[in-house]
Amino acid sequence: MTTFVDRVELHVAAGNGGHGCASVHREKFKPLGGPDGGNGGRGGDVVLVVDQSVTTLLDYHHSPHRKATNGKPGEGGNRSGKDGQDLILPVPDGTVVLDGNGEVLADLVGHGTTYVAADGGRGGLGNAALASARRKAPGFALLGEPGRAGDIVLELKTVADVALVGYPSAGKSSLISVLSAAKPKIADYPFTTLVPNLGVVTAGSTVYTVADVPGLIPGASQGRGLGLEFLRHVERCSVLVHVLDTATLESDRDPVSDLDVIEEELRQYGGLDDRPRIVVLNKTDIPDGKDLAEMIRPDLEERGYRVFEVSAVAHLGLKELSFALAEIVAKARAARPQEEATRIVIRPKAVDDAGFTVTREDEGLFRVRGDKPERWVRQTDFNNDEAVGYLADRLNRLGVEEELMKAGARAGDGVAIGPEDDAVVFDWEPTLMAGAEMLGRRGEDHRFEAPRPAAQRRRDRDAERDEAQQEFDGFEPF
Ligand SMILES: Nc1nc2c(ncn2[C@@H]2O[C@H](COP(=O)(O)OP(=O)(O)OP(=O)(O)O)[C@@H](O)[C@H]2O)c(=O)[nH]1
Ligand SMILES: [Mg+2]
Repeated sequence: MTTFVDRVELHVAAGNGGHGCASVHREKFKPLGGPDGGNGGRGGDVVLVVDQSVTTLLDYHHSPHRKATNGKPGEGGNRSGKDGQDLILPVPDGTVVLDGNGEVLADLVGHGTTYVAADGGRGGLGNAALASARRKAPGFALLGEPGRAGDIVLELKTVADVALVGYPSAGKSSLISVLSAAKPKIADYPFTTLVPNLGVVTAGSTVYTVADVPGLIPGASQGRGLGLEFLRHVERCSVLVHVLDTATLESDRDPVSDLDVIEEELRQYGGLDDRPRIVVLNKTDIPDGKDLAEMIRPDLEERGYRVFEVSAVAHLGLKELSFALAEIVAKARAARPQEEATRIVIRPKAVDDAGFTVTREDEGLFRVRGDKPERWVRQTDFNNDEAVGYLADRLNRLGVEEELMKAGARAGDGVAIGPEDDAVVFDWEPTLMAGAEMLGRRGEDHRFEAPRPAAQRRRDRDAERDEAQQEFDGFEPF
């Protein structure tokens, strides 16, 4: 059985950020010329872009693992590492992006519409960027962050004006092949069509698109046959055409009951009631078919359908049909609000970067969750004491220590930063308790001072500068 390729699971991985470099400038007679390690480059993003020349998701079916390139590490001499390259994945118009749980992340309509499926990791700062008045020659740099990775599902919903619906072998593909320049596969066995074919029809001054979707059978809305897989494609079309076989050899079928079956499936699928419908009685080149068509026509018209008798093979009644469709399409377009703007760039929802939480989990174990603390941990080289000290400073400034203390943590308790399955755990040695914070400059007694002594002011200023540098590093031009 052929797999339906208008739905693919894609594993995307953005590039990792390059590590920052820790280096000291060296010159003759000037052995310690200051830190000059450059920043790591940003990892490339994985980006989906609607490209109208792409019509299927077949490519992704064949190679579902896609990764953007990593940022390069920084180097000495203040050289920054090169950014990784974004990986651009062209997708057809009407691609819907879902997460692993089937939640819709984005609906990509219009040429150029862009969706960032995975963010590249930030590059780590080099020691030059980490230097401050307080920390003149840092002997460490920050690590690059891993790029985001995960699974997404792409589904294609055809964007066409007209959808041809009907039983397998009713002649839908034959019809689109004679109405337009499309050359779909046509054969006398059911489910010849596995992916929708699109055709462009010109009738007078109206140009419109027709989608030929795989055949429907009873139970399709519950997933029988290709079921839901293709009913999805009908959703976006503004006109439905029932293609009915007037010359079927199956004894338990006739065009009217076929129509009832298809209508029932559309009803069960839902959301299509407002779409105008017409009926095409196909295969009238066969005498029995012609007779049957004439017999049932009044019945169908009584139900309110406009009825067209055609033969895709003998090219009968096609002109009338294509002009009638043009008229209905033009009306539907006029009634529809303006086309959505194209070239929209969609990024996954920004995470709340502000806060963090501290929870007491077990006797002596506290968990810290939050975007910043978790990022800082990822950026830390735990083999370097200075880097670990810097992490402690940052956590302290964010107020993590204070919150830990409020939550009842004591020296020696375990502190886990990050989610359960991916946390860094260490024994807590509170730096606040050491009393360093209480020392002012010599000759100053801060008990007489405003609440922000000079040393504190200096620290705050340094902190602000560090943060500014961080924000600059994380700046994204979208
Ligand atoms: N005599 C006659 N045969 C036709 C006509 N239209 C289609 N056929 C035949 O019917 C068979 C099925 O045609 P398709 O166009 O593949 O049918 P389909 O509705 O696309 O079928 P699926 O893709 O399986 O859903 C083929 O053998 C066609 O040659 C017609 O107007 N007259
Ligand atoms: Mg077909």
